[in-house]
Amino acid sequence: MLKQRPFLIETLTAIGLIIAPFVLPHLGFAPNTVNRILVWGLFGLGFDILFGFTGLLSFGQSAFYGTGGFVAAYLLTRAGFGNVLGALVIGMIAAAATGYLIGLIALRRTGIYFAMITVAIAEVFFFVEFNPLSDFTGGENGLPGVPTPSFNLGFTTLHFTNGWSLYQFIALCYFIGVIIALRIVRSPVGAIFSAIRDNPLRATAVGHNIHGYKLTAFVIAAAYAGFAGGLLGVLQAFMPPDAFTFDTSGQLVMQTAIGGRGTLFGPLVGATVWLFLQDFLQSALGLGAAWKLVLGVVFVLLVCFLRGGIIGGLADLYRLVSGRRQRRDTEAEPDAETTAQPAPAPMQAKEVAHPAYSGPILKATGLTKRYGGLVANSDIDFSVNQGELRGIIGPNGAGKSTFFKMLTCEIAPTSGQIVFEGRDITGLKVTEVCQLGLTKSYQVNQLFTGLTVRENLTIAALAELRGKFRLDLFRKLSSVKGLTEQVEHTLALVNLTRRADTPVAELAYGEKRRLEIGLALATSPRLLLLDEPLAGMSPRERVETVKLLKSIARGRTMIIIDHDMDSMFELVERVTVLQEGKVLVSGTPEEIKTNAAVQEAYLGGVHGEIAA
Ligand SMILES: Nc1ncnc2c1ncn2[C@@H]1O[C@H](COP(=O)(O)OP(=O)(O)OP(=O)(O)O)[C@@H](O)[C@H]1O
Repeated sequence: MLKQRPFLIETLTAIGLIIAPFVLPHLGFAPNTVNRILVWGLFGLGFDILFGFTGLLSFGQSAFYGTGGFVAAYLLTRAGFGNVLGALVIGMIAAAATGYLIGLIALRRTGIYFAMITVAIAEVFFFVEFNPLSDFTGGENGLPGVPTPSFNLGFTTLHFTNGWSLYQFIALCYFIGVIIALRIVRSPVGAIFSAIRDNPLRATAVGHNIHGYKLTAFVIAAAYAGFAGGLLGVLQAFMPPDAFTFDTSGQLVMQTAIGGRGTLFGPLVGATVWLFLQDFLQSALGLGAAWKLVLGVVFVLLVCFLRGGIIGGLADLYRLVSGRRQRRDTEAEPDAETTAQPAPAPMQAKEVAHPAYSGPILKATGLTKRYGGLVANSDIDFSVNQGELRGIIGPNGAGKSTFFKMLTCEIAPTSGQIVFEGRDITGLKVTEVCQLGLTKSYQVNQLFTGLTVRENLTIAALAELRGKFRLDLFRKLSSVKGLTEQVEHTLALVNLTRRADTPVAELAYGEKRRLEIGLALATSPRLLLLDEPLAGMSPRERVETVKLLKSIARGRTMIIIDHDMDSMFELVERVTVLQEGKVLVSGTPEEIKTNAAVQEAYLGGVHGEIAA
């Protein structure tokens, strides 16, 4: 997520665009090159939202670039449409609509399969443009005669014909593109894009409809591509057929990698390097087609040594320098650390009980899960009352995690029924169940690793406050009602207030485990499932976390799986023991401790540590 410094980036962009015509010619940039850079930069704004922010690598953006470009060019050259800006907007809408339809198909798959589908679809578009639609697109001749824009203001008419004059129009379009893109990435939707990039599984589990958000990013990228495609036709007074080629898509990906993904300006910087090298090496050094050899070497070096691209490299350098400065300041003022206040006592839980329901909060009947011939859970009957603290124990492989996964609808049971607050939730999706108020923390941390602690909790809280899908693309994150309070409340609950702005990668293991619990808590669940919250912790961390869990438990209904018997017996009111996928026995901690069958189950297995 971009830092919220109001209007700083917008102002710097405006200044850069205003001074560019005065500075760039002295650096050897022709106006036409600058205009082409801006068109690629605009194309890249949408692509970076898709790839850099949402983590969806598409190799098919040429399909939308070409669609927008040819629709606009056709309107202006063959359909007698005189309004250039209007044609560009119609081209953009056509590309966005195409993006929506393609997205519905391509987003059914992830990773390399998604990328391959986008390649295939772009190839289909290329073929269609050259063959069945050649009457409209001009086939291999393209569409010549695309006019430049002019605006009649009544008292005068503004013409943007070529060179620096056309630059003004393209620069204005780019600037508006930047403003819109910044609004999007700073909105709740933008925050969820980053969550999907970092951990789609968890983004789903905290209650977001990630398919809807991915489709949104796809359509946004297509819209930017469509507008940029139209501008290309205006810039060249000709819509070239090669807009649809794989080269176009590949060039966009490479430019974004060179400049830096997830920065919005990376594609612009990448395009600058690309086009400058192209002009310089081809014309000034006379390398002809061999210029791509040099570009290839530059690309490999950049990707190997600057994994975040040029902007990422500069940002790392800035962080290094400012980090050193901060350390110097801290050394000069040791009191700042030592006089810090002790961590605040964890806050109590919010009142989260369901107002209208009084029966068992959860009831599972005959729950069975088979993996081929292996029965992970067999015919489990299980019920938990409102406000109860239940423990589940059992030897390794007893089926505890599988049982949790079924309760949260992460996996579907082979047979059986799950009723939550009187409602049959069997067969629902994990997102829907989380929205209903049932979620879990994971045995293995599932965090948004590229974000800070606060940003992690923000993602989870947004799911509860906004529902599973909402298109508030231009809303400020800070204006979501109750968000700040909910995040601060959860930070205090899991004792991470002082680490709020720390990136996840810099947290200690125990802190990560607490954040893992915090992610579940931030969705304000009415039933919270904790899968081995103490796993991997040192004895000291366990004592602290048990204290924390006790404070979280007040006013909540929780089910906890753990292997640490002493902590479990201290924490919970009742314990259910699973063995070989079945319920062995349920009872109070005292009953379980002295139960002969439980002793046998543990002493016969790998665990011999059950407290006597
Ligand atoms: N996706 C899967 N495919 C096949 N078998 C699975 C799958 N998930 C779990 N199992 C099997 O189901 C059984 C129960 O596994 P589960 O992870 O639920 O046990 P557990 O009690 O949580 O164990 P642990 O305490 O070690 O976490 C194991 O034999 C496991 O190998």
